[in-house]
Amino acid sequence: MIEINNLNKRFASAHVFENYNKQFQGKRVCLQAANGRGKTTLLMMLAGLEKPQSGQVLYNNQALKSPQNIVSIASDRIALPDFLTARQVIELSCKALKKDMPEQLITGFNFTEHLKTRFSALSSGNQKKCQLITAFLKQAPFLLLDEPSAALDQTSIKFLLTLLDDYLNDKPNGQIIITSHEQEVFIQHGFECTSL
Ligand SMILES: Nc1ncnc2c1ncn2[C@@H]1O[C@H](COP(=O)(O)OP(=O)(O)OP(=O)(O)O)[C@@H](O)[C@H]1O
Repeated sequence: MIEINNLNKRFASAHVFENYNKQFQGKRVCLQAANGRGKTTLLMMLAGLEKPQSGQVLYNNQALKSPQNIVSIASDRIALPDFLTARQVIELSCKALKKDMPEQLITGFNFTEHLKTRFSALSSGNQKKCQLITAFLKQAPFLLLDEPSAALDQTSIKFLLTLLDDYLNDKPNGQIIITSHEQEVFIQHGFECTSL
């Protein structure tokens, strides 16, 4: 479980989190808040990719210097090397994680025909699929997905839901946290909604 204590995060123009405390209790959590309240920023901090000014995050009661080792994230906020083809982007992750090309994920998301396309030239739905493929490839205990169904077609949403249904089967201490403005479908798949 992830627990956040006294978190402060300020950008030049906005104090997004001020002494923020939260415990994510459920195994599958859908984080809710209006646009611009800080959902993406929070996921980025939980993944160790953005730094708060102060505060503590505990992962199963442990503070970690490098949460990247146990957290996988998919978010539009993460800049991928968009001059590479989708295949090259996925291969980079495979190399870093010492994993084979995730053929099942690629097929499941109907992504094969887009592998040769430069990331920057992919449609937003296909960019989302590429992000999700690299996030699921890692199989980290903590999976953070920022608006995972946004821009996906119905077939791909169904595939995403089957992946989420099974994800924690071999991760007894794992947790999935997503943000979504379309919570209903995730609630049907066992997600508990919580406000930011
Ligand atoms: N790099 C940045 N520099 C300055 N301000 C930022 C930066 N990133 C985010 N913000 C600000 O932080 C606040 C929270 O943004 P964030 O994207 O986390 O919200 P959100 O809840 O995910 O929104 P949405 O539902 O629209 O995706 C916003 O006011 C945003 O403008």
